[in-house]
Amino acid sequence: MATDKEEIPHLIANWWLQERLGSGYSGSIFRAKHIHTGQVVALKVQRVDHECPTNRYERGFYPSLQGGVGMPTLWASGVEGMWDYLAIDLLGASLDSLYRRSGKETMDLRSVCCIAMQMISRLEFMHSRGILHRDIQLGNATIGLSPNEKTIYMIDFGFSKRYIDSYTHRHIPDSKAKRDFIGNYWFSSVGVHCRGKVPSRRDDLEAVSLMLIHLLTPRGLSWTRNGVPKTSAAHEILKREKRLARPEDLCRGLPNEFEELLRYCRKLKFQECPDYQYWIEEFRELGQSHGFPPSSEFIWPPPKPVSVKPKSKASAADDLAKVLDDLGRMNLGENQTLADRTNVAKAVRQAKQDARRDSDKHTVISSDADGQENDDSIPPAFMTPKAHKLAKLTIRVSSATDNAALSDLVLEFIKIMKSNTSRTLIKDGFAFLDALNKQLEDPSVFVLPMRTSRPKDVSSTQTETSHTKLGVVARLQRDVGKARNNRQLATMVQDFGRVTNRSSGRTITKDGFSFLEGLARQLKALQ
Ligand SMILES: Nc1ncnc2c1ncn2[C@@H]1O[C@H](COP(=O)(O)OP(=O)(O)OP(=O)(O)O)[C@@H](O)[C@H]1O
Repeated sequence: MATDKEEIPHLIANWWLQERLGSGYSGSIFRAKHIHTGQVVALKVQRVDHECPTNRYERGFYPSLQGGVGMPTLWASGVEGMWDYLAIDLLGASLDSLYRRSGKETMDLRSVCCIAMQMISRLEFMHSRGILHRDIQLGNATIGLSPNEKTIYMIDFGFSKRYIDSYTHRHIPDSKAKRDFIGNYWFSSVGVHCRGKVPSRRDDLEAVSLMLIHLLTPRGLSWTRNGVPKTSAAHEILKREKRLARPEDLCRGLPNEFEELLRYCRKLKFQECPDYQYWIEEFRELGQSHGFPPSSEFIWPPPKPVSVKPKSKASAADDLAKVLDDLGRMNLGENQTLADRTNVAKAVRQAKQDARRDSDKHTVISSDADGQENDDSIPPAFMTPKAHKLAKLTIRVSSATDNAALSDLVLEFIKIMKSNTSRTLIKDGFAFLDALNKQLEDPSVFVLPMRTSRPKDVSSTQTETSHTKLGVVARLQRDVGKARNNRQLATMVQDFGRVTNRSSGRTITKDGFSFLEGLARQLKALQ
C-alpha cells in the first residue's frame, strides 16, 4: 500500500483528512473532520487492493466490541473509490510514544501497575466477546483524549480473531501443525512466535506480561534491542533468544508478580480462561504495597515522586534487639526451642551494624503515599502484601517458643496461602518453611529472621518432576499424623519444600494443604 499522503485524497466519504497520526504496514491514520457535522475522528485508510486487507478484517470485530471500556467507537466505515476507511474515536498518544518521549530507561512502577490492570481488563472484555487481539504491543494501546486521558484504549484489531466459533459456540481447536506467525516480534508469546502454536487467550495475556516486563527493564527486553530483524537468520536468532530467556532472568530485580504472571500464562492450557480478576487485584495490591492509590487510572506524566526518609533501620534494629533480648530472658521451661543465646547476641550486633551502614539511604515513594511511610505495616519496596505477611510470619516462627505456637503459625501460613488464588510458594513462603524446619530440627540453632531468598541451583531440588512432587506430597500428608517427634516433622517440612520447586510447580496442591493441616495438628499433639 502506498502510505504517502500525496496519493491519498483529501476527502474520503465526507471526511476531510488533516494531519497524519501514524502509519503502519498496511495503511495510514489521519485526524479527519466530517465536512457537515464537524465531528473529528481518526480515519484509518487503506487501499482496497492491499495484499493484507486489515481494515476489512478490523471492521468485522468492531460491532462486538462496542461499548466496552477502552474500546474505540466505530463511527463509520466503508469503501470509497480505491479507499477502504474506518472512522473511529480520535485517541491520544500510544504507550509507545509516551514511553519514548519520557526519555527514561524504564517506566515507573505505578504507571506499569495501572497499565497492567487496564490491559488485563481490556483482554477480559475482548475475550468475553469471543475475540483474541493477537497483536498486543505498546503501539496498539493508547490513552484517550480529555476527559478520557486516564483510560487506556486498545486499537488495531487487524490481526484479531474469533476464538469462539460463531456457529458452534465452541472454542477453536488446537493443532499440532506449525503455523505461520501472526503477531509482533517483541511481545508475541513464546508458544505462538517461537513454536508456531495456535494462539488462544493465554497468548494475549503472555504478550501483556512481556510488555510489562519490557517497560520495567532498562533498555527493554533483550531481543528488542537490535531493532526489527531484517533477515530470516536474524529472526531465527531473535526467536531463539526469546525462547531461551527464563522468567527468573527476565524478571530479576522486579516484584514477584511479574515473574508469577509470566509463569502463570505459560502454564495455562490452550482453552483455559485466565483468571483476569485475580491478576488485576495482584497489580492493585502491588501498587498499594508501594503506597500508590488502588485506582487503575493511568496518570501521565506520573505524579512526581517525593523523597522521604523511611523509618530508620537503626530504630528497626533496636526493636529487633528488644525482641531478641526479651526472648533471651524468657523462661522456656521444658519445651525449649531457642537455646543458643550467643547466636542471638551476634545477630543483634550484625543487625545494628547493617542498620548503621544503611541508615542514610532514602527510598522514593509516590507523593500519594499519604505519609504512610512511618507505618510498620507497609511492606518494604518491591514486596507484595502476600510476601509481607509471609515475611512477618517467618519472624514469628523464628521466635516461637513451643509447638502450640508453631502449630498456630502453620495454620496462619495455610490461611495466607489459601487466601491467595495463585497458591504459589514464593520465596517468602520458602523462607517460612526454612525457618520452621530449623525450629523443628534443632532448637539450639538461632534462625535469622527475614531470610528471604532461597538458594538457587542447590542440588536435585530443581530437577524433581511434578510426578515426584505428587507422590511425595501424598506420602507426607498420609504420614504426618504418625510422626513421633519434631525432628521427623522437620524432615517432612524439608521434603515438602524440596519437591515444591520450579520444575515440579510451586503451587501448593490439595494434598499439600492437607499435609500442612496435619502438621499443625501433629504439632499440637506433640506438645
Ligand atoms: N484512534 C486513533 N487515534 C489517534 N491515533 C491513532 C488512532 N489509531 C491509531 N493511531 C496512531 O496510529 C498508529 C498506527 O495505528 P494502527 O496500529 O491502528 O495502524 P496499522 O496500520 O494497523 O499499524 P501497524 O501496521 O503498525 O499495526 C498508532 O500507533 C497510533 O499512534
